[in-house]
Amino acid sequence: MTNDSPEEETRAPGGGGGGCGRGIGRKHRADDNVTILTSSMDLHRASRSRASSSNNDAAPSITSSVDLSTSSLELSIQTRIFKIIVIGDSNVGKTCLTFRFTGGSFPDKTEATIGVDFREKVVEIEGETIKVQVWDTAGQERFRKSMVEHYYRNVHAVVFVYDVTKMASFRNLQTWIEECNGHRVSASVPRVLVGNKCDLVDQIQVPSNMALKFADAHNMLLFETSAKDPRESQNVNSIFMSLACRLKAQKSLLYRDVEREDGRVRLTQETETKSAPQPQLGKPLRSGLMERYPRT
Ligand SMILES: Nc1nc2c(ncn2[C@@H]2O[C@H](COP(=O)(O)OP(=O)(O)OP(=O)(O)O)[C@@H](O)[C@H]2O)c(=O)[nH]1
Repeated sequence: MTNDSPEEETRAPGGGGGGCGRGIGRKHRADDNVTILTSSMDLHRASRSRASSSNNDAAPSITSSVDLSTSSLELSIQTRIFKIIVIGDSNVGKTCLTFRFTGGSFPDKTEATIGVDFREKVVEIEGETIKVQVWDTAGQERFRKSMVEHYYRNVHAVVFVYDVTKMASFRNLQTWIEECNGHRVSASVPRVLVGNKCDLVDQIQVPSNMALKFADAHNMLLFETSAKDPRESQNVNSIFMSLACRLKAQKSLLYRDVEREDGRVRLTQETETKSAPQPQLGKPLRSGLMERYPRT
């Protein structure tokens, strides 16, 4: 494995992780056992905190000793971080989707992402506090070049986005998948497909059945939604929360035990795999948007 990613199942967990795993991907269900504690971490704050860390990866490999023994340290090192990257053509709405998830709103104005922005949301899933770290990547090639390695490093899940009103953005998904595979992202890293801008009902170019077929062929769940439509807020949440639930059910990621030895705190990365119940393999699912925006 080149990523700190789950090594077992890749599909939606049916019974995995208790209530968390039930109905993954279905409208509203992913949030059944989820509490959002805080949201929308400021990018610069996030960058600073990352820069001050001794290790820049979201999934650092830890085997070190430090002299600190405060409870805050203990708390912070027990919070798992799930790194989810959002990939796709420029202008498909990656930034807006991440805003909707982390901040609960649609930004008035966006500019092309340069390099990467990352936003975080702390959630509670079945009693565990988890930090969902969403990496909003640049769609324009000229803004990606130097950052691509960082996107894929230690990624735990991938969200591929296309614009339902732009067939080209759908066709280009193959290239994005190839780029992802080319960066040694394990096939076991969960991936989902998101068709955004479904509010533009009259301009839709990508038929749902075509997208569903593609998602099926690539072993992904399909969500069709709109970052803009506030009624879709819950479905946008479900995209990320379904992944977080899957990751939680699969394995301990970035979980470090705290062991005290002679007043010192020893950090060790957990290597044991949780014995998650076998997933019920489900068909790729759509968000409920389809029901409200009938497609031809
Ligand atoms: N109608 C509609 N417009 C949207 C939606 N999501 C995003 N947009 C608009 O699409 C444009 C591009 O959105 P962004 O989120 O910046 O796109 P991006 O994929 O992050 O683009 P890059 O940063 O260049 O990769 C903006 O004008 C948004 O307002 C949506 O769900 N519906």
